Amino acid sequence: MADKIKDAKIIFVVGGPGSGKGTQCEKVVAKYGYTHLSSGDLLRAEVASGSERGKTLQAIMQKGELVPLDTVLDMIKDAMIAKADVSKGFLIDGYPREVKQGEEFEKKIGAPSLLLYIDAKPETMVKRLVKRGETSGRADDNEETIKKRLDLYYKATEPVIAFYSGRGIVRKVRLESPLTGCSQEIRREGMFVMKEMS
Ligand SMILES: Nc1ncnc2c1ncn2[C@H]1C[C@H](O)[C@@H](COP(=O)(O)OP(=O)(O)O)O1
Ligand SMILES: [Mg+2]
Repeated sequence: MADKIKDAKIIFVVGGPGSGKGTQCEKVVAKYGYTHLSSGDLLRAEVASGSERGKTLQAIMQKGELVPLDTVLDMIKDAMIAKADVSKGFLIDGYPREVKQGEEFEKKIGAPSLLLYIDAKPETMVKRLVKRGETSGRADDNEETIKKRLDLYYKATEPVIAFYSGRGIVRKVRLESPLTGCSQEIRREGMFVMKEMS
């Protein structure tokens, strides 16, 4: 089973809460046909199923904390195996959240060829999340939890970017307003990234 994803092309997509990871992933999917797997979406699907495991997860996510590594890694691995036959490559969005998650992923699945770092100012992220909270129905899109998620991002996830920078596979994408105002420079950077993906 796991053999199916042994040589899969893997791109990690990392950025703060509300940085626009999902939006960027959709664009890449539309253009390159990669499979988008969001750790948060997989976890929320488990919560929605009403399972016991989902209840435990919900309590953790509501507080803006990280769920256990093994749980989220198993879910990603299963989802990858399920899509292996039809996938040209995987965009893993929201993982790794900490260096240890990256190390375990590489042991159990494989190494990423690229890490897309979606950069945004903290003010922008908070503003977007508060706005999203008006309609998202997500238990963690409220001001108190948003602050905790942001803190955790800077503490645990930013080191992930430094870790992979050392390998020269990090590409930074800065798009403060996701669908407009894309500067020349960013567009060039985008092209560069896309070339490496194809
Ligand atoms: N890789 C991971 N490890 C541990 N917990 C994770 C995780 N990915 C998601 N979670 C949990 C904790 C997050 O606060 C919550 C929501 O994740 P998310 O949807 O990726 O949020 P966002 O995209 O807004 O940053 O799910
Ligand atoms: Mg997301």
